[in-house]
Amino acid sequence: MIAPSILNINNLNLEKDIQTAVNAGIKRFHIDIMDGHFVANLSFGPQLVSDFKKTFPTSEAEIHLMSNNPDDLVPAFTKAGAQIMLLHYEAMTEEKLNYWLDYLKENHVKAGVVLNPDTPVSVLSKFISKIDQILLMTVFPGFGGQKFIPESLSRIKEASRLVKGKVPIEVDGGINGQIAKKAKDAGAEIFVAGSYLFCQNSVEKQIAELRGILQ
Ligand SMILES: O=C(CO)[C@H](O)[C@H](O)COP(=O)(O)O
Ligand SMILES: [Co+2]
Repeated sequence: MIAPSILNINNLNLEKDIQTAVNAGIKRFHIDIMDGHFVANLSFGPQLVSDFKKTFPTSEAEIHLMSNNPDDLVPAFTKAGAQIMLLHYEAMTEEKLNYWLDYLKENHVKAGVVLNPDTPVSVLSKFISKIDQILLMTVFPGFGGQKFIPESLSRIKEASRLVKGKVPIEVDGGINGQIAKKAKDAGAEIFVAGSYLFCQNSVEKQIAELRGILQ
């Protein structure tokens, strides 16, 4: 599955570019939430998610929460209409992470754990039984348009051995056609791509190209 990241879309073109992706058959969008604290950048708030759900009711909103303020933001984005929420292991204590994963389950929001490129993959074993998805960062979070970290391929293989097909592995950061193919061969099943899809000449052409490579 391809889950386009809307982070690097010109904000004044969000509706147009998302509609183009929907017309091309995209079912899920990856919405990067950056709080200016856990990461140095700022991006979207809950209103963007509720506006997204009003305009694109049949598209899935996947929230990549880059914030160490889950107490305010997990409920806020749940209320805004998030359908999948991915929480960073590094952003809170394991106790808090367990608490918010349980909260998401109770609120019928699919839940996942995100790991930065320098967090041991082995920590996932504590959460596999209670999550719907894993997100492995293949760049350090904070900005779109960065270069894929090559060592990520062995991390994908390690995660794949650990989850044994029970939970899908998603990858995020610097994904293009060539890299997506390598990540797929290593065991990734969901591919976030931002600048590769939205910062070239044609969104349709880029989606078709990535889909063709992943088939
Ligand atoms: O989480 C992110 C950055 O922190 C983004 O999802 C990611 O960087 C996507 O953008 P690109 O495909 O341009 O790397
Ligand atoms: Co992301």
